[in-house]
Amino acid sequence: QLSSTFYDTSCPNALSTIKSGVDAAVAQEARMGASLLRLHFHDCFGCDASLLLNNTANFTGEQGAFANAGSIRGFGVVDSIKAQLEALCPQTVSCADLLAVIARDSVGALGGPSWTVLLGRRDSTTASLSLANSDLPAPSFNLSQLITAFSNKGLDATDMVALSGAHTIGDAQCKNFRAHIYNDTDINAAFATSLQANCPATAGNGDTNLAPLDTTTPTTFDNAYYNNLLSQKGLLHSDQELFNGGSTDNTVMNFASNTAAFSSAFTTAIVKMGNLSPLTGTQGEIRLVCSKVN
Ligand code: HEM
Ligand SMILES: [Ca+2]
Repeated sequence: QLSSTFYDTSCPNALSTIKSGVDAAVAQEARMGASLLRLHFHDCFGCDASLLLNNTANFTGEQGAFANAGSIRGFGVVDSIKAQLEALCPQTVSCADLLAVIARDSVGALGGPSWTVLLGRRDSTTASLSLANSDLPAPSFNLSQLITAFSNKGLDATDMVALSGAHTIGDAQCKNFRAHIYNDTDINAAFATSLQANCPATAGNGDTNLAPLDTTTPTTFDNAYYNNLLSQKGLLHSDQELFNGGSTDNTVMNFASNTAAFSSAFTTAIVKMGNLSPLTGTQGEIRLVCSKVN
């Protein structure tokens, strides 16, 4: 029951306001487009803006989950666009819809494909740290764990490989790729050596040092990620798992050689992901401020 025209009468300028906000943020820092896209993913594994709740007092917030702590970013941009929307149409546009549109516009701002975002999600009044910890995939996952994590959400292996193409933009911290560059054998030796210079072997050293997830075009949303995998230049263990002699090799080869096939699979999968267990109708609320319940 989500619909692309949901705000056409209640807030006709909502989508243009969001796009301007995203364009400005990405123009200032290209990586922000990656960070914003990732927020939608981490919220959607229920697209209900639960991720945005900043429940530091009782430590139940999803921002404290393993995949999120010290890693997710972009809340300032979300809050600032939300404030503009509140000035324009009070308590009308949900934070969950805002994240979905921001994700689309972030991909667009970095040169990627566009898609129609279905709207009408409402915002949760609770968050689940335990679900965020159990549901979000880890960079240490092997192929079967990755396939399971996505199939638990109704996303098939092709969706999983296509959505992983989001790693065509943005950065990762040394602690998340250290094991891959020192211990794994499915990595290009020169690539591993070059990464080791800025990511020391011993845990605790340089943990937060960054490297681009796509070594070729880190600020362009293209299919270079898959070509990197073909030459064993995936940054995360979980990235290289997609092309390591298993059942998803053919999909990676297809996306590497065919930009249109990747774009089409990515947009199909992200729309599916964006429609996961939304709150609708009179469920939940429209938050006034995305970081807290009304
Ligand atoms: C397939 C399973 C996935 C795993 C295991 C995974 C894991 C990770 C990890 C470990 C990082 C680096 C975080 C850090 O070091 O702070 C990262 C970054 C990122 N992920 Fe994923 N991810 C997955 C799927 C996805 C999906 C489906 C999307 C979006 C559709 C996505 C979008 C991103 C983006 C854009 C970044 C860069 C963020 C930035 O630069 O701020 N990832 N991911
Ligand atoms: Ca790229």
